[in-house]
Amino acid sequence: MPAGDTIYALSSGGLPSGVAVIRVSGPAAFEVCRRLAGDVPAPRQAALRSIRDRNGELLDHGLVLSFVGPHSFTGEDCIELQIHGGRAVVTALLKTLGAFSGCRLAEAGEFSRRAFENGKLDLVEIEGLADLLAAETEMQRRLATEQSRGALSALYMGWRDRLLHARAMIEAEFDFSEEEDIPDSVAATIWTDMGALSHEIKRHLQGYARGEIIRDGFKVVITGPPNAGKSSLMNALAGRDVAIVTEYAGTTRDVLSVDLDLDGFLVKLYDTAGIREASDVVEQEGVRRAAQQIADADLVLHLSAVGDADIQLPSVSVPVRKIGTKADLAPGIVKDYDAVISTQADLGLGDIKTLISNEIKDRVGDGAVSIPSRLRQQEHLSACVEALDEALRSATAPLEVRAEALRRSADWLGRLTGRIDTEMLLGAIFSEFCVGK
Ligand SMILES: Nc1nc2c(ncn2[C@@H]2O[C@H](COP(=O)(O)OP(=O)(O)OP(=O)(O)O)[C@@H](O)[C@H]2O)c(=O)[nH]1
Ligand SMILES: [K+]
Ligand SMILES: [Mg+2]
Repeated sequence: MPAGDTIYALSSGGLPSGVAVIRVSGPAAFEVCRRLAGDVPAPRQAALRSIRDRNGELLDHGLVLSFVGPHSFTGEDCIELQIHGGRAVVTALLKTLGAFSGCRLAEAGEFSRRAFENGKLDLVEIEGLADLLAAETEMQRRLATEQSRGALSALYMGWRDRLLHARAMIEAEFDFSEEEDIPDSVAATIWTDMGALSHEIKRHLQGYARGEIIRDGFKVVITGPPNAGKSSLMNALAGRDVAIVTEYAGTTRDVLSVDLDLDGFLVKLYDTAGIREASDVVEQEGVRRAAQQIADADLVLHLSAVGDADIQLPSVSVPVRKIGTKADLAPGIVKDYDAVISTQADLGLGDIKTLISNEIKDRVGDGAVSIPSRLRQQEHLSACVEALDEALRSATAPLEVRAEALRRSADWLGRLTGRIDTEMLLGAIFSEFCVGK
């Protein structure tokens, strides 16, 4: 993709819509604007213009905005055209844009890629931006906002500076050690700071489990014997008939899932086949899949009808809560359960929600969102701290070796924000974007 291209795309959502925003970025953006709208309006000020095709035929009236590079999202000259969001209107304008030489439709993520290449955003910020566009819950939004606005990047760059400073001091020491030793106390201070940094990064890494829950969701698996009322609970929490409910034991075979928003957290709720010794091969497969889901759950809700004597809780390392169902049939029995419900009588559903949301808050806390949330971030930070610990551990090694370990540690932070060695990562990151972003 030649950098000299001017790219354009519909940047607003699906059509038809009240307004459609078309973004144009690149060296020909202003020339295109002059030809379409008669002039280039003053930067960052919306101006109402007639927008015409290349034959002077009126396409639409709309607002035109200009952004002079580098003061634009991509860092290039940019134009935004806000026109009516009718399919034919948008199609006509896109067709007109495509006819200008050097102008072509943007690829997915290409505006953001240019922003990265022009130093407007680093990789962590771009990952945050992708998450912000995908955010469906309040906590996802907060996490992504923090990240896309550079809070994490600033933290990582601060750490990188500390590592590079330490390395420079160490190298100074072995450069001059022949003539005049730098005082022992300076070296001691450096290594004390590096020890503290290692702790800080490890503490930050512990936040990954929380970030992952916020970003990817908290996985709750409903399990229990056949006919316990699992699918009924799933439907009640989802507020719609996701799963088939019948009086026949063994109704659910496949794993079904719905996404819920509980207090701003994404909850991924799974309904599974009732666990029993099944003779039917399809049901056996369902039971096998249920066991698999339970193993990677964050929380298991184990359902059984209240008063049902024979309760076998799954023995797994994830927390299991015991839920009594069909309370309408056996009122008064509440002992031994973490919650008692009746989907038929609409009892206890609020308790289930509270139980799940308390469990999430226990794990995530509800304050700080300056935490890593992607596996890529987690891996780079782990590699960074590993190299740092190597430098700290090898106290008797030659200083060159220890300085080299500090350099590698700093490089991992550089890769994390994309300051170095990024080509191979770009495809993976930008492919998440839709066209127009
Ligand atoms: N009285 C009463 N019946 C219920 C309640 N919840 C579910 N049932 C009934 O219990 C039967 C089984 O419900 P399901 O939701 O299909 O149970 P399940 O655990 O998903 O069953 P399998 O998928 O077959 O393992 C159905 O006939 C439901 O109508 C309840 O709160 N009270
Ligand atoms: K059933
Ligand atoms: Mg079921």
